[in-house]
Amino acid sequence: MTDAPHAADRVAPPSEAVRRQAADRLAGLATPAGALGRLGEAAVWLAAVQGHCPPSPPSDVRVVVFAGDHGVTAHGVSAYPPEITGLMVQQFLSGGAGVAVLARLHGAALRVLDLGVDVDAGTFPAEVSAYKVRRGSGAIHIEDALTGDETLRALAAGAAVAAEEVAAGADLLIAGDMGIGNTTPSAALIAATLGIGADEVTGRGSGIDVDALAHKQDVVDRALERAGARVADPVDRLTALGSADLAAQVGFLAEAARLGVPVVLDGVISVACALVAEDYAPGSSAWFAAGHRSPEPAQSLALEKLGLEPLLDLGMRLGEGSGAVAAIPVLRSAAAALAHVSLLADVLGAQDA
Ligand SMILES: O=C(O)c1ccc[n+]([C@@H]2O[C@H](COP(=O)([O-])O)[C@@H](O)[C@H]2O)c1
Ligand SMILES: Cc1cc2nc[nH]c2cc1C
Repeated sequence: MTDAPHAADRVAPPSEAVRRQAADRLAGLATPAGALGRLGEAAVWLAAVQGHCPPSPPSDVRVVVFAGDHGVTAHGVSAYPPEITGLMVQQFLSGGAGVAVLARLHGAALRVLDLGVDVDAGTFPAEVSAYKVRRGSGAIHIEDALTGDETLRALAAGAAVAAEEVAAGADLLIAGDMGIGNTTPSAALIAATLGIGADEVTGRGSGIDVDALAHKQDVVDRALERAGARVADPVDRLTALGSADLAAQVGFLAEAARLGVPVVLDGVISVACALVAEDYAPGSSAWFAAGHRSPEPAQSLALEKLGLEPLLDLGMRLGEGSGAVAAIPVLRSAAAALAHVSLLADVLGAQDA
């Protein structure tokens, strides 16, 4: 076991009193009971995490994309070559990446960080590589992803970034990912956390065929076998099976929760990190909402464990935080509905008057 900065205390929960106030208001709206469905549930969650009812539509949404490469990509687990990771980092900067387009549309700020891209630190602007931990993370079926020290540095980097975004005014955070091969460590982290097998968690990622899927499952299986009992500890789990970019996301999510700022989760990478964050900083997941459902089987299993139901189910598997950003207007709609839909008592009262 590493002497990690284990989250000492349970993360303080969102306001239960405001949650109840919001649930009561929802029940009193001029709609049939439950007619707002998950929009209503999202509004109640938003009120509780904001600490006031009715909730406000999130107005300072910040997306941070954690980029990194993964040693497993040299072993036939992805449909794309690892060079795409660095090229896409440039696309986040120039505004052509999918999440960049959606973030612009919905007025969200976008920041990309190179935690572990397999390029020299000088490849990107200095602020992009300010938290770089290493060039590429280990191929998890044959070696640890990171050293214990690198895991701690990545966790601390993610926490520092969350604190920066909160200090700058964020009222909603999103962690995105960019990394060819990253659905393999994500699946391994989810399997290790849930105590289930590679056959249940391994998916087609960026679009591999049936043969590659069988091979990827074997890679995940070997990674789990190699890591053994060390996976009981969330920090050691990241060292064995994660990566610099995923460990940083865990630190980011846990710190956002500790600071009491809500987070919308994205696809399988984001949800894998949220699952580990819940172990690392128990109580964190009360601050998380699920933006969308990914076709990756591991994401649904992890969401179920976290008790989260996705807002959207569009078959998206882009990553980058894109599914979470697509859910921003849904959350804004939820806040507006709870704030501005008439109360049924007032409607009935108007009839009597
Ligand atoms: O978000 C998801 O659920 C998701 C599912 C499949 C693929 N991705 C994205 O595709 C890349 C990883 O896919 P792969 O097949 O290379 O592991 C990575 O950059 C992710 O952002 C993302
Ligand atoms: C082009 C491309 C863009 C991506 N964005 C997130 N993952 C990705 C994977 C590929 C291959």
